[in-house]
This record gives sequence, structure tokens and C-alpha cells, in this order.
Amino acid sequence: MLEIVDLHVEVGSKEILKGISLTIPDGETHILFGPNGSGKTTLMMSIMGLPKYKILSGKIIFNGIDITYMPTHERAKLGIGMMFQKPPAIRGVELKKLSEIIKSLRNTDVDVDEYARILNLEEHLSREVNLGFSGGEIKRSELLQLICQRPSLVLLDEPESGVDLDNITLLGNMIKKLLKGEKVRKRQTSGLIVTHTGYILEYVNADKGHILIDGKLVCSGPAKDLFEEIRQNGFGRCEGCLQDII
Ligand SMILES: Nc1ncnc2c1ncn2[C@@H]1O[C@H](COP(=O)(O)OP(=O)(O)OP(=O)(O)O)[C@@H](O)[C@H]1O
Repeated sequence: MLEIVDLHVEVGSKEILKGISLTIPDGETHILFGPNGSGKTTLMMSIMGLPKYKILSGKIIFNGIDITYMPTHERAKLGIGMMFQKPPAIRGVELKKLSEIIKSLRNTDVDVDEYARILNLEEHLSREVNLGFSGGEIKRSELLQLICQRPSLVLLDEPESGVDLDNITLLGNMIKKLLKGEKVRKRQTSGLIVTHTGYILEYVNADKGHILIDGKLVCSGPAKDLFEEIRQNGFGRCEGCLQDII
């Protein structure tokens, strides 16, 4: 599904990712942990192909296609979808209109009104995307757009941050459905999720976790075990690991 090979990425003339190699097979969900500023969002944005994230070297292969230098909209068409940590507001475009555009991009038959109802976004459909939305409403709006796209690789950057406990349950269950619900064009959906709180682990069946420190993946293993280690000891021992491989 996704294969990243020795990826080096620069942002604002600073090298942030320093040789990432990562494989996410069909149907697997991987969790990305790491301290603030370690490069988690940078990795997500690089997979999505945002222009600010300059690939210095390495490769990103998606379903056998080299997408390293492919524009973002082409990646979205291929089936890579992302829930952004801080998505922008889109003036002049209503959420319903954007949802329909996303549907047509991937030729999906998602019932926008029905999912808007489930996500408590019925009134938001006629509003400009994310403009004046609360933090939790933005997350639900992002999720509605993802559902419309029906991606085969789902990238979620801190999906639960700023969301109240009731809405975490709603969001968590919808994400679970999105990841495990059905085959998308003969492929099982895969996921890469960034989390600090670990709430999302209650909802998704995480196959593997990875710890990113200072632009390098320093550790991989069972996601819940890694989270427990971080919860108890912080990233201190991981930093020790990093010392060993420098
Ligand atoms: N335009 C820029 N110029 C210089 N440095 C940048 C720029 N954009 C991002 N960075 C730096 O890149 C580093 C990695 O940022 P990134 O958002 O990927 O971290 P993160 O692991 O997602 O952090 P968090 O957990 O806080 O969300 C940070 O130190 C950030 O300040």
C-alpha cells in the first residue's frame, strides 16, 4: 500500500525529516508517536504532497506508483486522504459544495446529507468550510470530507485534539468504520494516525506503532505497548535509543 524509502524533507530551508523508511501494508493501521516538533505533521504533509514540504531525497510509493513528486490533487484522486491538524477555512465555498466536489473527484456515492446528520453537521452544510467552526466542528467537517472521498489510505493528524468526550466517541466510531468498514476499490483501507492522547487507540485496531524523534523513526512495535511506555516514562528512553543509532 504505502512504502516510504529513506525520505529526507526540508521545510523553510531546515531539514526536518532525516531518512524515514516506513511500510504500511494493505489494511493495516499504524500509529505515529513523537514529541512536539519531531516531524509528525511534516511526514503526513509530505505523504499528501503539500508544496511547502520539499523532498530532498528518498521515495514515496503508493500502490506501486512513485508519487514522490506528484501534486496533491493527483494523490487525492489515487485515494490518499488526510484529516489535517489545523485545516484552513475556505471562504466562498459551502461545506456541502466541497463535499460534492470531493465525491465527484473519486466518483463515490456517499449520501452527504445522511453523514452530515450523523456527524451533527446538518446546519454547517450551508456554511463556508471551517469559517467560524469550533475546534470540534472542524474535526467533524474534516471527517465528513474524508468519508466523501472514501480514501484507501487515511492520514489522521491528531484527530481527537480539542474534541470533547462525547464527540471523541462519535469521531472514534466513524473513524473505525472508515478504516475497517469496507474494501475500497478492491483494497482494504490503511491508516496512519498521529496521537498524543492515545484516545483513538480505543477505537481503531492499530497494527503497529512508531516513535519519531528529531526527524527519525527510532522505534516500532505494538502501538498500545509503545503508548504505555510513553505514558509512564515520556520519550526519555526513546531519546536514549536515538543516541545509539546516531
Ligand atoms: N516554515 C518553517 N520553517 C522552519 N521550521 C519549520 C517550518 N515549518 C515547520 N517547521 C519546524 O518543523 C519542525 C517539525 O514540525 P511538525 O509540525 O512536523 O512537528 P510535529 O511532530 O507534528 O509537532 P506537534 O506534536 O507539536 O504537532 C518543528 O520544529 C517546526 O517548528
